[in-house]
Amino acid sequence: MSVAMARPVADREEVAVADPVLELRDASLSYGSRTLWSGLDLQVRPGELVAVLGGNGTGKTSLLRAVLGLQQLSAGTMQVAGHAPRRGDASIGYVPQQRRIDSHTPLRVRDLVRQGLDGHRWGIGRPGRVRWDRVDAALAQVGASAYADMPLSLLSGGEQQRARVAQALVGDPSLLLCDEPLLSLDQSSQRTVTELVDRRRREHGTAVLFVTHEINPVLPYVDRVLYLAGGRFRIGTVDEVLNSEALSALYGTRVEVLRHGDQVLVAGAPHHVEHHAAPCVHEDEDVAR
Ligand SMILES: Nc1ncnc2c1ncn2[C@@H]1O[C@H](COP(=O)(O)OP(=O)(O)OP(=O)(O)O)[C@@H](O)[C@H]1O
Repeated sequence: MSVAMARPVADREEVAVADPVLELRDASLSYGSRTLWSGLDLQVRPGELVAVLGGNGTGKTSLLRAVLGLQQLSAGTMQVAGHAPRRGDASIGYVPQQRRIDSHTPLRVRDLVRQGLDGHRWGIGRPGRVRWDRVDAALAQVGASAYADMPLSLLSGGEQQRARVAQALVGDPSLLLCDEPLLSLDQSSQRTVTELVDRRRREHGTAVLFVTHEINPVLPYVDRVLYLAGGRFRIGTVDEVLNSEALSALYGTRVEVLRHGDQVLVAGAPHHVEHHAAPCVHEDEDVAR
């Protein structure tokens, strides 16, 4: 069964001239008097993988929520696939932060993946068989066909994560948002998930924003890094951002970045997250698609 999806990205030059899938201009996000980031200019083009790094509470998930139309920018503009952010956007696939799956849930893997089509152009007005074919194709894409009919709660963490990636891809997104998809996975599962994401963006030109605390598993695939720290940020290639000078300047204190082969270690970055009294601003309580 084949999946008719976006045309492959031929090479990096083509990526460089393609219209951005995601574009932020002079964007800021604040909760009350607390500004998470401001003056953010970011363009993500088809097939590009941008890793979003930074300590706890620096606004990584909030950035994804803004892209998903769940959180309004405080200033600036954002375009997603040529339009303003909107909830339930079919052009976005979303792998949310892992949540514990209730051991009593009867939800099967294929049911979870099917939820990725709810309210979607593939979900409306198409016969059930066509939609289930679509689900089967997405499961095959991530190598999860063998456990398609198993309850989600019986799967290992890595298998569950494959299912979540299938759910995010089933709607053929042009932008994939991943929120810490490697959390609590062993090295082999981390590799599986990063390779799946990499293959998707290479074969289908899907742009990727990849939020992670674990840079090393994703490092071979990263085109650029957006590093958030203390209300400021730095964007550039891995070499431009992940070096002692750049991160020391960003944090305003001495930070050592050690490179050993293809591994990076950031030492001395302050863990402290400055909390100003900020009112809780809930644009939306729902978890995104
Ligand atoms: N709706 C909200 N109203 C007020 N403050 C919020 C709201 N949502 C998030 N925050 C605060 O904004 C900060 C950034 O949160 P966010 O979840 O974006 O951080 P993060 O970088 O993803 O952190 P982590 O790495 O811990 O997941 C946190 O201090 C959080 O408490």
